[in-house]
Amino acid sequence: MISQADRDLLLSHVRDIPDWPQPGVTFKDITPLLRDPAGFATTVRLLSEAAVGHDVTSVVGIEARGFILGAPVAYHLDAGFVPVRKEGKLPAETSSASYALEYGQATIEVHRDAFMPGERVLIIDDVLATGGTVRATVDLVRAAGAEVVAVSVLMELGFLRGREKLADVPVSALLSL
Ligand SMILES: O=P(O)(O)OC[C@H]1O[C@H](OP(=O)(O)OP(=O)(O)O)[C@H](O)[C@@H]1O
Ligand SMILES: Nc1ncnc2[nH]cnc12
Repeated sequence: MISQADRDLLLSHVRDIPDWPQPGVTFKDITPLLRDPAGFATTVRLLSEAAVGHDVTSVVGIEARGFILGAPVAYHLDAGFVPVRKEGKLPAETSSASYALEYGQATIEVHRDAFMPGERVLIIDDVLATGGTVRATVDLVRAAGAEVVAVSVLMELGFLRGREKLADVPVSALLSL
């Protein structure tokens, strides 16, 4: 459970950029949060709490902002880190999935041999918007033979109803906007 003080700390370091990357989208910029030592440390600690009781073996971070948050969460949990990347970036054999974003279309990939049988995965990202990215990631991780035990994001844009695409997995958001 996030305290009011922690919520205020995080919120005070997320800024709105209107009409970016296209008109009508208000972009939630987390770079002020990342550059603040207390804000960054608190974010990593709170995102990691979603793993409690789940015996997580791997943390998946989604390119690019999910890497910045997911790698320190993995370190914090003493778990491995698995990158889910935009298409064409991973060198070995991959599985891929395509989806729509608030501002476009994307394809993500994971290495087919990224997980050992029985691995228990925590998925980390910064923003849950329409839910397409996390939905595709859950499907890729499962197809690779691992179990998704939780999804933990910094913020959820509730008006885009991403959670409705994720009824089959526990999702926690530090901030609901
Ligand atoms: O819930 P959704 O509608 O799928 O949107 C959420 C995704 O959008 C952003 O990623 P983006 O593809 O912009 O990549 P970036 O992290 O490289 O900026 C964000 O970091 C999430 O991964
Ligand atoms: N409005 C938004 N701000 C930041 N990241 C996003 N990803 C999808 N929608 C976003």
